[in-house]
Amino acid sequence: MDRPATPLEGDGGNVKVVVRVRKFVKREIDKQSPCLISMNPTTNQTVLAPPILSPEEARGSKRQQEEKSFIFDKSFWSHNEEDAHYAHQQHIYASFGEEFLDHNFDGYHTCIFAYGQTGSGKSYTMMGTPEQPGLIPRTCQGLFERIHEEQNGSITYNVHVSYFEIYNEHVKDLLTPRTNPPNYLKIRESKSDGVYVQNLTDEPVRSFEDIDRLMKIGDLNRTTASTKMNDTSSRSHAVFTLTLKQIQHDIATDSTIERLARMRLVDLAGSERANRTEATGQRLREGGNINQSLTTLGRVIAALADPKRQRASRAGGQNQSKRRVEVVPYRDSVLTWLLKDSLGGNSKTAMVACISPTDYDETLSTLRYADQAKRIRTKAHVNQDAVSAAERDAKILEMQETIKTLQLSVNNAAARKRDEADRARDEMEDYQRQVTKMQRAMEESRAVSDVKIRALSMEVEELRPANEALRVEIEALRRHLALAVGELKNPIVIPKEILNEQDENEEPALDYDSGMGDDCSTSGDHGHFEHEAWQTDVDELLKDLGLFKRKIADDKERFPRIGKAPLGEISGN
Ligand SMILES: Nc1ncnc2c1ncn2[C@@H]1O[C@H](COP(=O)(O)OP(=O)(O)OP(=O)(O)O)[C@@H](O)[C@H]1O
Repeated sequence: MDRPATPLEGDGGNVKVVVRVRKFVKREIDKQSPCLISMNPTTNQTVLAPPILSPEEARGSKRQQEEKSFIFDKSFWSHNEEDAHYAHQQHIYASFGEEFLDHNFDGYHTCIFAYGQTGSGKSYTMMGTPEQPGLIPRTCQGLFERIHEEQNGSITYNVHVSYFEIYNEHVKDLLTPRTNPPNYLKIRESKSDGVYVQNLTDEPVRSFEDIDRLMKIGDLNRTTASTKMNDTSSRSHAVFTLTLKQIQHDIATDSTIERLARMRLVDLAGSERANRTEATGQRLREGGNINQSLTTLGRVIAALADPKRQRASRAGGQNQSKRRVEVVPYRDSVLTWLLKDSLGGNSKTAMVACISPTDYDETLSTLRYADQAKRIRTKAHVNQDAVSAAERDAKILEMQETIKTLQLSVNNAAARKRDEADRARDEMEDYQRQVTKMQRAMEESRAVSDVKIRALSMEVEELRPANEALRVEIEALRRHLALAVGELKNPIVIPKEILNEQDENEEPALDYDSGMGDDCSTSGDHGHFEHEAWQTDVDELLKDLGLFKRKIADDKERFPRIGKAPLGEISGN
Protein backbone atom coordinates (compact mmCIF):
# COMPACT_ATOMS: atom_id res chain seq x y z
CA MET A 1 0.00 0.00 0.00
CA ASP A 2 2.08 2.90 -1.22
CA ARG A 3 -0.68 5.49 -1.03
CA PRO A 4 -0.31 8.02 1.79
CA ALA A 5 -1.95 7.01 5.03
CA THR A 6 -5.45 8.44 5.36
CA PRO A 7 -6.39 9.87 8.72
CA LEU A 8 -8.69 7.63 10.73
CA GLU A 9 -11.46 10.20 10.76
CA GLY A 10 -15.10 9.77 11.73
CA ASP A 11 -16.61 12.15 9.19
CA GLY A 12 -17.69 10.91 5.78
CA GLY A 13 -18.61 14.42 4.64
CA ASN A 14 -21.95 15.14 3.03
CA VAL A 15 -23.75 12.65 0.85
CA LYS A 16 -22.60 13.44 -2.66
CA VAL A 17 -25.58 14.05 -4.91
CA VAL A 18 -25.49 14.03 -8.70
CA VAL A 19 -28.35 14.26 -11.18
CA ARG A 20 -28.61 12.68 -14.62
CA VAL A 21 -31.21 13.30 -17.29
CA ARG A 22 -31.72 10.65 -19.93
CA LYS A 23 -32.62 10.90 -23.62
CA PHE A 24 -36.17 10.57 -24.92
CA VAL A 25 -37.54 7.03 -25.06
CA LYS A 26 -39.85 5.85 -27.86
CA ARG A 27 -43.01 6.65 -25.88
CA GLU A 28 -41.92 10.28 -25.46
CA ILE A 29 -40.78 10.64 -29.09
CA ASP A 30 -44.15 9.28 -30.27
CA LYS A 31 -45.97 11.81 -28.08
CA GLN A 32 -43.59 14.58 -29.21
CA SER A 33 -43.06 15.48 -25.56
CA PRO A 34 -40.92 18.57 -24.98
CA CYS A 35 -37.73 18.46 -22.87
CA LEU A 36 -38.32 20.32 -19.58
CA ILE A 37 -34.78 20.08 -18.29
CA SER A 38 -31.77 22.29 -18.90
CA MET A 39 -28.39 21.97 -17.25
CA ASN A 40 -25.36 24.16 -16.92
CA PRO A 41 -22.28 21.91 -16.79
CA THR A 42 -20.13 24.72 -15.36
CA THR A 43 -22.33 25.76 -12.43
CA ASN A 44 -23.95 22.29 -12.12
CA GLN A 45 -27.33 23.99 -12.09
CA THR A 46 -30.38 21.95 -13.12
CA VAL A 47 -33.49 23.85 -14.17
CA LEU A 48 -36.92 22.25 -14.47
CA ALA A 49 -39.28 24.25 -16.70
CA PRO A 50 -43.08 23.99 -16.37
CA PRO A 51 -44.81 22.16 -19.24
CA ILE A 52 -46.95 24.17 -21.63
CA LEU A 53 -50.48 23.04 -20.81
CA SER A 54 -53.49 23.05 -23.05
CA PRO A 55 -56.39 25.19 -21.65
CA GLU A 56 -58.19 22.02 -20.41
CA GLU A 57 -55.04 20.70 -18.78
CA ALA A 58 -54.45 24.06 -17.10
CA ARG A 59 -58.04 24.05 -15.77
CA GLY A 60 -57.60 20.47 -14.42
CA SER A 61 -54.26 21.18 -12.79
CA LYS A 62 -54.53 21.68 -9.00
CA ARG A 63 -51.17 23.32 -8.43
CA GLN A 64 -49.43 25.97 -10.41
CA GLN A 65 -46.33 24.55 -12.08
CA GLU A 66 -43.42 26.94 -12.11
CA GLU A 67 -39.73 26.93 -12.99
CA LYS A 68 -37.52 25.31 -10.32
CA SER A 69 -33.77 25.47 -10.05
CA PHE A 70 -31.39 23.20 -8.10
CA ILE A 71 -27.64 22.88 -7.67
CA PHE A 72 -26.05 19.49 -7.12
CA ASP A 73 -22.48 18.23 -6.88
CA LYS A 74 -22.68 17.35 -10.55
CA SER A 75 -25.27 17.57 -13.33
CA PHE A 76 -24.99 14.94 -16.04
CA TRP A 77 -26.56 15.82 -19.36
CA SER A 78 -27.27 12.51 -21.12
CA HIS A 79 -30.16 13.82 -23.18
CA ASN A 80 -28.72 14.63 -26.54
CA GLU A 81 -25.61 12.88 -27.79
CA GLU A 82 -24.85 15.70 -30.24
CA ASP A 83 -24.22 18.16 -27.39
CA ALA A 84 -20.60 18.85 -26.48
CA HIS A 85 -21.26 18.26 -22.77
CA TYR A 86 -23.12 14.96 -23.27
CA ALA A 87 -22.34 12.63 -20.34
CA HIS A 88 -21.52 9.08 -21.44
CA GLN A 89 -21.36 6.12 -19.06
CA GLN A 90 -17.59 6.53 -18.68
CA HIS A 91 -18.05 10.16 -17.59
CA ILE A 92 -20.30 9.11 -14.72
CA TYR A 93 -17.78 6.51 -13.57
CA ALA A 94 -14.82 8.88 -14.00
CA SER A 95 -16.53 11.67 -12.08
CA PHE A 96 -17.15 9.81 -8.80
CA GLY A 97 -16.95 6.03 -9.32
CA GLU A 98 -13.16 6.24 -9.41
CA GLU A 99 -13.06 8.51 -6.37
CA PHE A 100 -15.18 6.03 -4.44
CA LEU A 101 -12.80 3.19 -5.39
CA ASP A 102 -9.97 5.31 -3.95
CA HIS A 103 -11.93 5.49 -0.68
CA ASN A 104 -12.36 1.72 -0.70
CA PHE A 105 -8.63 1.13 -1.11
CA ASP A 106 -8.11 3.53 1.80
CA GLY A 107 -10.38 1.30 3.92
CA TYR A 108 -13.71 3.20 3.81
CA HIS A 109 -17.12 1.63 3.24
CA THR A 110 -19.01 3.32 0.39
CA CYS A 111 -22.51 3.28 -1.03
CA ILE A 112 -23.87 4.59 -4.33
CA PHE A 113 -27.60 4.42 -4.87
CA ALA A 114 -29.73 5.37 -7.85
CA TYR A 115 -33.08 6.99 -7.17
CA GLY A 116 -35.80 8.11 -9.58
CA GLN A 117 -39.14 7.28 -11.13
CA THR A 118 -39.71 4.20 -13.27
CA GLY A 119 -37.95 4.41 -16.61
CA SER A 120 -35.72 7.35 -15.58
CA GLY A 121 -32.46 5.45 -16.22
CA LYS A 122 -31.50 3.94 -12.83
CA SER A 123 -30.67 0.45 -14.13
CA TYR A 124 -28.98 1.99 -17.19
CA THR A 125 -26.77 4.09 -14.89
CA MET A 126 -26.00 1.33 -12.39
CA MET A 127 -25.75 -1.80 -14.54
CA GLY A 128 -25.93 -0.43 -18.12
CA THR A 129 -25.91 -2.67 -21.17
CA PRO A 130 -23.21 -5.02 -22.58
CA GLU A 131 -22.26 -2.24 -25.06
CA GLN A 132 -22.57 0.58 -22.51
CA PRO A 133 -21.63 -0.86 -19.10
CA GLY A 134 -22.72 1.19 -16.11
CA LEU A 135 -21.25 2.02 -12.70
CA ILE A 136 -21.38 -1.51 -11.25
CA PRO A 137 -19.38 -3.33 -13.99
CA ARG A 138 -16.99 -0.38 -14.32
CA THR A 139 -16.36 -0.35 -10.55
CA CYS A 140 -15.69 -4.11 -10.58
CA GLN A 141 -13.32 -3.75 -13.54
CA GLY A 142 -11.56 -0.77 -11.92
CA LEU A 143 -11.19 -2.73 -8.69
CA PHE A 144 -9.33 -5.60 -10.35
CA GLU A 145 -7.23 -3.28 -12.52
CA ARG A 146 -6.03 -1.56 -9.35
CA ILE A 147 -5.39 -4.84 -7.59
CA HIS A 148 -3.15 -5.87 -10.51
CA GLU A 149 -1.41 -2.46 -10.61
CA GLU A 150 -0.77 -2.32 -6.87
CA GLN A 151 0.16 -5.98 -6.52
CA ASN A 152 3.42 -6.36 -4.65
CA GLY A 153 4.88 -9.22 -2.68
CA SER A 154 3.52 -8.09 0.67
CA ILE A 155 -0.24 -7.54 0.07
CA THR A 156 -3.04 -10.06 -0.28
CA TYR A 157 -6.40 -8.96 -1.66
CA ASN A 158 -9.64 -10.84 -0.96
CA VAL A 159 -12.79 -9.85 -2.84
CA HIS A 160 -16.29 -11.22 -2.15
CA VAL A 161 -19.56 -10.48 -3.93
CA SER A 162 -23.16 -10.70 -2.82
CA TYR A 163 -26.28 -9.66 -4.72
CA PHE A 164 -29.79 -9.57 -3.29
CA GLU A 165 -33.11 -7.91 -3.99
CA ILE A 166 -35.80 -6.60 -1.70
CA TYR A 167 -39.12 -7.47 -3.24
CA ASN A 168 -42.40 -6.90 -1.40
CA GLU A 169 -40.41 -6.33 1.82
CA HIS A 170 -38.73 -9.75 1.45
CA VAL A 171 -35.04 -10.40 0.82
CA LYS A 172 -34.11 -12.79 -2.01
CA ASP A 173 -30.61 -14.00 -2.83
CA LEU A 174 -30.01 -13.24 -6.52
CA LEU A 175 -26.99 -15.57 -6.71
CA THR A 176 -28.96 -18.74 -5.99
CA PRO A 177 -31.47 -20.28 -8.42
CA ARG A 178 -35.08 -19.19 -8.07
CA THR A 179 -37.28 -21.60 -6.15
CA ASN A 180 -41.03 -22.03 -5.92
CA PRO A 181 -42.08 -20.97 -3.30
CA PRO A 182 -39.31 -18.36 -3.11
CA ASN A 183 -36.71 -18.71 -0.42
CA TYR A 184 -36.86 -15.50 1.59
CA LEU A 185 -33.88 -14.71 3.79
CA LYS A 186 -34.03 -13.37 7.34
CA ILE A 187 -32.44 -10.14 8.47
CA ARG A 188 -30.48 -10.32 11.71
CA GLU A 189 -28.43 -7.97 13.79
CA SER A 190 -25.37 -8.83 15.83
CA LYS A 191 -22.90 -6.81 17.86
CA SER A 192 -19.93 -7.80 15.73
CA ASP A 193 -21.52 -7.69 12.26
CA GLY A 194 -24.31 -5.12 12.62
CA VAL A 195 -27.38 -5.73 10.43
CA TYR A 196 -26.90 -8.56 7.95
CA VAL A 197 -28.85 -10.96 5.74
CA GLN A 198 -28.67 -14.46 7.11
CA ASN A 199 -27.36 -17.21 4.79
CA LEU A 200 -26.75 -14.79 1.95
CA THR A 201 -24.30 -16.08 -0.68
CA ASP A 202 -21.02 -14.20 -0.37
CA GLU A 203 -18.99 -15.54 -3.25
CA PRO A 204 -15.18 -15.17 -3.40
CA VAL A 205 -14.01 -13.76 -6.75
CA ARG A 206 -10.54 -13.51 -8.28
CA SER A 207 -11.14 -11.61 -11.50
CA PHE A 208 -13.58 -9.33 -13.29
CA GLU A 209 -14.72 -12.35 -15.33
CA ASP A 210 -15.80 -14.11 -12.09
CA ILE A 211 -17.92 -11.08 -11.11
CA ASP A 212 -19.31 -10.65 -14.60
CA ARG A 213 -20.62 -14.21 -14.49
CA LEU A 214 -22.29 -13.55 -11.11
CA MET A 215 -23.78 -10.22 -12.26
CA LYS A 216 -25.40 -11.98 -15.21
CA ILE A 217 -26.83 -14.72 -12.98
CA GLY A 218 -28.16 -12.07 -10.58
CA ASP A 219 -29.72 -9.93 -13.29
CA LEU A 220 -31.52 -12.95 -14.74
CA ASN A 221 -32.94 -13.69 -11.28
CA ARG A 222 -34.17 -10.12 -10.71
CA THR A 223 -37.88 -9.51 -10.57
CA THR A 224 -38.88 -7.34 -13.51
CA ALA A 225 -42.16 -6.68 -15.26
CA SER A 226 -43.50 -4.57 -18.03
CA THR A 227 -45.31 -1.40 -16.94
CA LYS A 228 -46.70 1.48 -18.94
CA MET A 229 -43.60 3.52 -18.08
CA ASN A 230 -40.93 0.91 -18.80
CA ASP A 231 -40.91 -2.39 -20.74
CA THR A 232 -38.50 -4.06 -18.33
CA SER A 233 -39.22 -2.30 -15.11
CA SER A 234 -37.32 -3.44 -12.02
CA ARG A 235 -39.94 -4.19 -9.41
CA SER A 236 -37.46 -4.57 -6.59
CA HIS A 237 -34.58 -2.77 -4.91
CA ALA A 238 -31.34 -4.51 -5.93
CA VAL A 239 -28.29 -4.36 -3.65
CA PHE A 240 -24.95 -5.41 -5.15
CA THR A 241 -22.15 -5.57 -2.57
CA LEU A 242 -18.41 -5.95 -3.08
CA THR A 243 -16.21 -6.58 -0.04
CA LEU A 244 -12.52 -5.82 -0.37
CA LYS A 245 -10.09 -7.02 2.28
CA GLN A 246 -6.46 -5.98 2.01
CA ILE A 247 -3.96 -7.78 4.18
CA GLN A 248 -0.53 -6.18 4.24
CA HIS A 249 2.19 -8.28 5.80
CA ASP A 250 5.25 -6.75 7.40
CA ILE A 251 7.98 -9.38 7.26
CA ALA A 252 10.23 -7.58 9.74
CA THR A 253 7.66 -7.66 12.58
CA ASP A 254 5.62 -10.65 11.31
CA SER A 255 2.45 -8.61 11.78
CA THR A 256 -0.37 -7.70 9.41
CA ILE A 257 -2.47 -4.62 8.75
CA GLU A 258 -5.97 -5.48 7.56
CA ARG A 259 -8.24 -3.02 5.78
CA LEU A 260 -11.84 -3.87 5.08
CA ALA A 261 -14.07 -1.93 2.70
CA ARG A 262 -17.61 -2.65 1.62
CA MET A 263 -19.03 -1.13 -1.56
CA ARG A 264 -22.78 -1.12 -1.82
CA LEU A 265 -24.24 -0.36 -5.24
CA VAL A 266 -27.99 -0.01 -5.05
CA ASP A 267 -30.53 0.17 -7.88
CA LEU A 268 -33.80 1.23 -6.27
CA ALA A 269 -37.22 0.44 -7.68
CA GLY A 270 -39.15 3.26 -9.39
CA SER A 271 -40.38 5.99 -7.05
CA GLU A 272 -43.54 6.99 -8.95
CA ARG A 273 -47.06 6.83 -7.63
CA ALA A 274 -48.87 3.62 -8.61
CA ASN A 275 -51.51 5.33 -10.78
CA ARG A 276 -48.79 6.70 -13.05
CA THR A 277 -47.76 3.19 -14.06
CA GLU A 278 -51.40 2.10 -14.45
CA ALA A 279 -50.54 -0.91 -12.34
CA THR A 280 -53.27 -3.21 -11.06
CA GLY A 281 -53.49 -6.39 -8.95
CA GLN A 282 -50.07 -7.89 -8.21
CA ARG A 283 -48.23 -4.83 -9.66
CA LEU A 284 -50.34 -2.52 -7.47
CA ARG A 285 -49.61 -4.58 -4.32
CA GLU A 286 -45.93 -4.52 -5.23
CA GLY A 287 -46.18 -0.77 -5.70
CA GLY A 288 -47.48 -0.43 -2.14
CA ASN A 289 -44.60 -2.44 -0.73
CA ILE A 290 -42.01 -0.77 -2.93
CA ASN A 291 -43.36 2.49 -1.71
CA GLN A 292 -43.22 1.32 1.91
CA SER A 293 -39.45 1.06 1.52
CA LEU A 294 -39.21 4.26 -0.51
CA THR A 295 -41.52 6.22 1.78
CA THR A 296 -39.44 5.11 4.74
CA LEU A 297 -36.28 6.01 2.80
CA GLY A 298 -37.79 9.47 2.35
CA ARG A 299 -38.48 9.77 6.09
CA VAL A 300 -34.99 8.51 6.93
CA ILE A 301 -33.43 11.04 4.57
CA ALA A 302 -35.62 13.82 6.01
CA ALA A 303 -34.69 12.86 9.59
CA LEU A 304 -30.97 12.66 8.81
CA ALA A 305 -31.05 15.96 6.92
CA ASP A 306 -32.92 17.67 9.78
CA PRO A 307 -30.86 20.72 10.81
CA LYS A 308 -31.62 19.95 14.52
CA ARG A 309 -30.00 16.54 14.13
CA GLN A 310 -27.07 18.05 12.28
CA ARG A 311 -26.46 20.49 15.13
CA ALA A 312 -26.79 17.77 17.77
CA SER A 313 -24.39 15.54 15.88
CA ARG A 314 -21.88 18.41 15.50
CA ALA A 315 -22.11 19.00 19.26
CA GLY A 316 -21.03 15.36 19.69
CA GLY A 317 -24.00 14.39 21.85
CA GLN A 318 -23.26 17.05 24.50
CA ASN A 319 -26.04 19.30 23.35
CA GLN A 320 -29.45 19.16 25.04
CA SER A 321 -31.19 19.55 21.68
CA LYS A 322 -30.20 15.96 20.88
CA ARG A 323 -33.05 14.80 23.13
CA ARG A 324 -35.58 16.59 20.98
CA VAL A 325 -34.42 15.08 17.69
CA GLU A 326 -36.70 12.35 16.44
CA VAL A 327 -35.47 8.80 16.09
CA VAL A 328 -34.43 7.87 12.55
CA PRO A 329 -37.02 5.27 11.42
CA TYR A 330 -34.51 2.83 9.93
CA ARG A 331 -36.42 -0.21 11.19
CA ASP A 332 -39.66 0.74 9.45
CA SER A 333 -38.63 -0.91 6.20
CA VAL A 334 -36.30 -3.69 5.13
CA LEU A 335 -34.43 -1.38 2.74
CA THR A 336 -33.63 1.30 5.31
CA TRP A 337 -32.82 -1.22 8.02
CA LEU A 338 -30.28 -2.94 5.76
CA LEU A 339 -28.84 0.33 4.47
CA LYS A 340 -28.71 1.95 7.93
CA ASP A 341 -24.93 2.28 7.93
CA SER A 342 -24.77 3.41 4.32
CA LEU A 343 -27.32 6.16 4.85
CA GLY A 344 -26.21 7.84 8.02
CA GLY A 345 -23.37 5.83 9.50
CA ASN A 346 -19.97 4.45 8.67
CA SER A 347 -19.92 5.06 4.90
CA LYS A 348 -19.10 7.57 2.22
CA THR A 349 -22.29 7.78 0.24
CA ALA A 350 -23.48 9.12 -3.10
CA MET A 351 -26.91 9.37 -4.65
CA VAL A 352 -27.56 9.46 -8.39
CA ALA A 353 -30.91 11.12 -8.99
CA CYS A 354 -32.16 9.91 -12.37
CA ILE A 355 -34.76 12.05 -14.10
CA SER A 356 -36.81 11.82 -17.24
CA PRO A 357 -36.76 14.89 -19.50
CA THR A 358 -40.53 15.15 -19.74
CA ASP A 359 -42.31 14.50 -16.47
CA TYR A 360 -42.70 17.70 -14.38
CA ASP A 361 -44.28 16.32 -11.17
CA GLU A 362 -42.18 13.17 -10.81
CA THR A 363 -38.98 15.01 -11.73
CA LEU A 364 -39.70 17.77 -9.22
CA SER A 365 -40.31 15.17 -6.52
CA THR A 366 -36.98 13.42 -7.35
CA LEU A 367 -35.07 16.71 -7.36
CA ARG A 368 -36.53 17.70 -3.98
CA TYR A 369 -35.60 14.32 -2.56
CA ALA A 370 -32.05 14.73 -3.90
CA ASP A 371 -31.84 18.29 -2.56
CA GLN A 372 -32.64 17.02 0.92
CA ALA A 373 -30.16 14.12 0.66
CA LYS A 374 -27.25 16.47 0.02
CA ARG A 375 -27.59 17.83 3.58
CA ILE A 376 -26.91 14.43 5.15
CA ARG A 377 -23.51 13.95 6.74
CA THR A 378 -22.20 10.45 7.30
CA LYS A 379 -19.63 9.23 9.84
CA ALA A 380 -17.19 7.23 7.74
CA HIS A 381 -13.96 5.98 9.26
CA VAL A 382 -11.12 3.79 8.04
CA ASN A 383 -11.79 0.16 8.88
CA GLN A 384 -8.30 -0.95 9.75
CA ASP A 385 -6.79 -3.46 12.19
CA ALA A 386 -3.19 -4.24 13.04
CA VAL A 387 -2.81 -7.91 13.92
CA SER A 388 0.36 -9.69 15.02
CA ALA A 389 0.99 -13.29 13.94
CA ALA A 390 0.38 -14.40 17.55
CA GLU A 391 -2.96 -12.54 17.71
CA ARG A 392 -4.04 -14.09 14.44
CA ASP A 393 -3.26 -17.59 15.75
CA ALA A 394 -5.03 -16.78 19.03
CA LYS A 395 -8.10 -15.58 17.11
CA ILE A 396 -8.26 -18.83 15.17
CA LEU A 397 -7.90 -20.85 18.40
CA GLU A 398 -10.68 -18.80 20.00
CA MET A 399 -12.92 -19.45 17.02
CA GLN A 400 -12.18 -23.16 17.24
CA GLU A 401 -13.27 -23.09 20.89
CA THR A 402 -16.49 -21.19 20.05
CA ILE A 403 -17.24 -23.67 17.29
CA LYS A 404 -16.72 -26.61 19.65
CA THR A 405 -19.14 -25.08 22.17
CA LEU A 406 -21.70 -24.38 19.45
CA GLN A 407 -21.28 -27.91 18.08
CA LEU A 408 -22.09 -29.34 21.51
CA SER A 409 -25.07 -27.06 21.86
CA VAL A 410 -26.35 -28.01 18.39
CA ASN A 411 -25.98 -31.72 19.19
CA ASN A 412 -27.90 -31.26 22.44
CA ALA A 413 -30.55 -29.20 20.69
CA ALA A 414 -31.21 -32.06 18.27
CA ALA A 415 -32.25 -34.15 21.25
CA ARG A 416 -34.52 -31.45 22.66
CA LYS A 417 -38.26 -31.19 22.26
CA ARG A 418 -40.05 -29.71 19.28
CA ASP A 419 -40.97 -26.41 20.91
CA GLU A 420 -37.31 -25.64 21.06
CA ALA A 421 -36.86 -26.22 17.36
CA ASP A 422 -36.64 -22.52 16.59
CA ARG A 423 -33.89 -21.94 19.11
CA ALA A 424 -32.07 -25.01 17.82
CA ARG A 425 -32.30 -23.70 14.26
CA ASP A 426 -30.91 -20.34 15.31
CA GLU A 427 -28.05 -22.04 17.12
CA MET A 428 -27.37 -24.15 14.05
CA GLU A 429 -27.28 -21.04 11.85
CA ASP A 430 -24.99 -19.32 14.30
CA TYR A 431 -22.75 -22.36 14.21
CA GLN A 432 -22.62 -22.35 10.40
CA ARG A 433 -21.82 -18.66 10.42
CA GLN A 434 -18.95 -19.15 12.85
CA VAL A 435 -17.59 -22.04 10.78
CA THR A 436 -17.65 -19.85 7.65
CA LYS A 437 -15.89 -17.08 9.56
CA MET A 438 -13.21 -19.44 10.78
CA GLN A 439 -12.71 -20.90 7.31
CA ARG A 440 -12.19 -17.38 6.04
CA ALA A 441 -9.75 -16.54 8.86
CA MET A 442 -7.78 -19.68 8.06
CA GLU A 443 -7.75 -18.87 4.35
CA GLU A 444 -6.42 -15.43 5.24
CA SER A 445 -3.80 -16.97 7.48
CA ARG A 446 -2.72 -19.23 4.63
CA ALA A 447 -2.59 -16.19 2.33
CA VAL A 448 -0.34 -14.40 4.82
CA SER A 449 1.96 -17.46 4.90
CA ASP A 450 2.07 -17.40 1.12
CA VAL A 451 3.07 -13.74 1.27
CA LYS A 452 5.84 -14.62 3.75
CA ILE A 453 7.15 -17.39 1.48
CA ARG A 454 7.04 -15.06 -1.51
CA ALA A 455 8.94 -12.36 0.39
CA LEU A 456 11.58 -14.83 1.60
CA SER A 457 11.98 -16.27 -1.89
CA MET A 458 12.51 -12.76 -3.22
CA GLU A 459 15.14 -12.12 -0.53
CA VAL A 460 16.91 -15.35 -1.47
CA GLU A 461 16.84 -14.35 -5.13
CA GLU A 462 18.37 -10.99 -4.22
CA LEU A 463 21.09 -12.65 -2.11
CA ARG A 464 21.93 -15.25 -4.75
CA PRO A 465 24.51 -13.18 -6.78
CA ALA A 466 26.24 -12.01 -3.58
CA ASN A 467 26.33 -15.61 -2.34
CA GLU A 468 27.82 -16.78 -5.62
CA ALA A 469 30.56 -14.09 -5.49
CA LEU A 470 31.34 -15.08 -1.90
CA ARG A 471 31.47 -18.75 -2.86
CA VAL A 472 34.07 -18.01 -5.62
CA GLU A 473 36.10 -15.89 -3.22
CA ILE A 474 36.04 -18.58 -0.55
CA GLU A 475 37.07 -21.20 -3.06
CA ALA A 476 40.10 -19.09 -4.05
CA LEU A 477 40.94 -18.48 -0.39
CA ARG A 478 40.58 -22.16 0.40
CA ARG A 479 43.08 -23.07 -2.33
CA HIS A 480 45.42 -20.36 -1.15
CA LEU A 481 45.09 -21.65 2.41
CA ALA A 482 45.79 -25.24 1.38
CA LEU A 483 48.98 -24.15 -0.33
CA ALA A 484 50.04 -22.06 2.65
CA VAL A 485 49.36 -24.85 5.14
CA GLY A 486 51.19 -27.34 2.90
CA GLU A 487 54.11 -24.96 2.79
CA LEU A 488 54.17 -24.65 6.56
CA LYS A 489 54.12 -28.40 7.03
CA ASN A 490 56.85 -29.05 4.45
CA PRO A 491 59.08 -26.00 4.30
CA ILE A 492 61.35 -25.81 1.28
CA VAL A 493 64.93 -26.58 2.30
CA ILE A 494 67.44 -24.42 0.46
CA PRO A 495 70.65 -26.38 -0.38
CA LYS A 496 73.72 -25.32 1.63
CA GLU A 497 75.74 -24.52 -1.50
CA ILE A 498 73.22 -21.90 -2.51
CA LEU A 499 73.22 -20.39 0.97
CA ASN A 500 77.03 -20.30 0.96
CA GLU A 501 77.03 -18.65 -2.41
CA GLN A 502 74.69 -16.08 -1.05
CA ASP A 503 76.98 -15.51 2.00
CA GLU A 504 79.89 -14.92 -0.28
CA ASN A 505 78.00 -12.36 -2.26
CA GLU A 506 76.82 -10.89 1.10
CA GLU A 507 73.42 -10.55 -0.39
CA PRO A 508 70.71 -12.75 1.14
CA ALA A 509 68.99 -13.70 -2.10
CA LEU A 510 65.51 -14.88 -2.56
CA ASP A 511 64.77 -15.78 -6.08
CA TYR A 512 61.05 -15.56 -6.52
CA ASP A 513 61.39 -16.46 -10.17
CA SER A 514 63.47 -19.51 -9.53
CA GLY A 515 60.75 -21.94 -10.43
CA MET A 516 59.68 -22.51 -6.84
CA GLY A 517 56.33 -20.90 -7.56
CA ASP A 518 54.72 -17.94 -5.83
CA ASP A 519 54.41 -19.63 -2.50
CA CYS A 520 58.04 -19.96 -1.62
CA SER A 521 59.67 -20.08 1.75
CA THR A 522 63.02 -19.13 3.09
CA SER A 523 64.96 -19.50 6.27
CA GLY A 524 66.71 -17.18 8.73
CA ASP A 525 65.23 -13.87 10.03
CA HIS A 526 63.55 -13.12 6.76
CA GLY A 527 62.04 -16.64 6.71
CA HIS A 528 60.84 -16.15 10.27
CA PHE A 529 59.22 -12.84 9.34
CA GLU A 530 57.51 -14.45 6.32
CA HIS A 531 56.34 -17.32 8.49
CA GLU A 532 54.69 -14.93 10.96
CA ALA A 533 53.03 -13.03 8.15
CA TRP A 534 51.61 -16.27 6.76
CA GLN A 535 50.52 -17.33 10.17
CA THR A 536 48.58 -14.04 10.49
CA ASP A 537 47.12 -14.57 7.01
CA VAL A 538 46.11 -18.08 7.88
CA ASP A 539 44.50 -16.94 11.14
CA GLU A 540 42.57 -14.26 9.23
CA LEU A 541 41.49 -16.78 6.66
CA LEU A 542 40.39 -19.26 9.28
CA LYS A 543 38.41 -16.50 10.97
CA ASP A 544 36.74 -15.58 7.62
CA LEU A 545 36.03 -19.23 6.98
CA GLY A 546 34.43 -19.58 10.42
CA LEU A 547 32.26 -16.52 9.78
CA PHE A 548 31.24 -17.78 6.38
CA LYS A 549 30.35 -21.21 7.79
CA ARG A 550 28.19 -19.57 10.43
CA LYS A 551 26.44 -17.42 7.76
CA ILE A 552 25.72 -20.51 5.68
CA ALA A 553 24.37 -22.33 8.76
CA ASP A 554 22.17 -19.28 9.52
CA ASP A 555 20.82 -19.16 5.98
CA LYS A 556 20.08 -22.88 6.06
CA GLU A 557 18.14 -22.39 9.25
CA ARG A 558 16.22 -19.39 7.84
CA PHE A 559 15.36 -21.00 4.53
CA PRO A 560 15.04 -24.72 5.30
CA ARG A 561 12.58 -25.31 2.38
CA ILE A 562 14.85 -23.54 -0.06
CA GLY A 563 17.64 -25.93 0.79
CA LYS A 564 15.41 -28.83 -0.24
CA ALA A 565 13.35 -27.55 -3.16
CA PRO A 566 14.37 -25.77 -6.34
CA LEU A 567 13.73 -22.02 -5.97
CA GLY A 568 11.37 -21.81 -8.92
CA GLU A 569 9.09 -24.27 -7.15
CA ILE A 570 8.94 -22.09 -4.03
CA SER A 571 8.34 -18.75 -5.68
CA GLY A 572 5.61 -20.34 -7.77
CA ASN A 573 3.61 -21.00 -4.61
N1 LIG B 1 -28.56 7.78 -20.34
C1 LIG B 1 -29.26 7.00 -21.16
N2 LIG B 1 -28.92 6.88 -22.45
C2 LIG B 1 -29.60 6.08 -23.26
N3 LIG B 1 -30.69 5.37 -22.90
C3 LIG B 1 -31.09 5.45 -21.63
C4 LIG B 1 -30.40 6.26 -20.70
N4 LIG B 1 -31.01 6.14 -19.52
C5 LIG B 1 -32.04 5.29 -19.71
N5 LIG B 1 -32.09 4.87 -20.97
C6 LIG B 1 -33.09 3.97 -21.54
O1 LIG B 1 -34.33 4.29 -20.93
C7 LIG B 1 -35.07 3.13 -20.64
C8 LIG B 1 -35.43 3.08 -19.15
O2 LIG B 1 -34.24 3.03 -18.42
P1 LIG B 1 -34.05 2.06 -17.15
O3 LIG B 1 -34.64 0.73 -17.38
O4 LIG B 1 -32.63 2.15 -16.80
O5 LIG B 1 -34.94 2.83 -16.11
P2 LIG B 1 -35.16 2.52 -14.57
O6 LIG B 1 -35.15 3.83 -13.90
O7 LIG B 1 -34.22 1.51 -14.10
O8 LIG B 1 -36.63 1.96 -14.56
P3 LIG B 1 -37.35 0.97 -13.50
O9 LIG B 1 -37.48 1.71 -12.23
O10 LIG B 1 -38.70 0.73 -14.12
O11 LIG B 1 -36.53 -0.24 -13.43
C9 LIG B 1 -34.25 1.96 -21.09
O12 LIG B 1 -34.65 1.59 -22.38
C10 LIG B 1 -32.84 2.52 -21.13
O13 LIG B 1 -32.04 1.84 -22.07
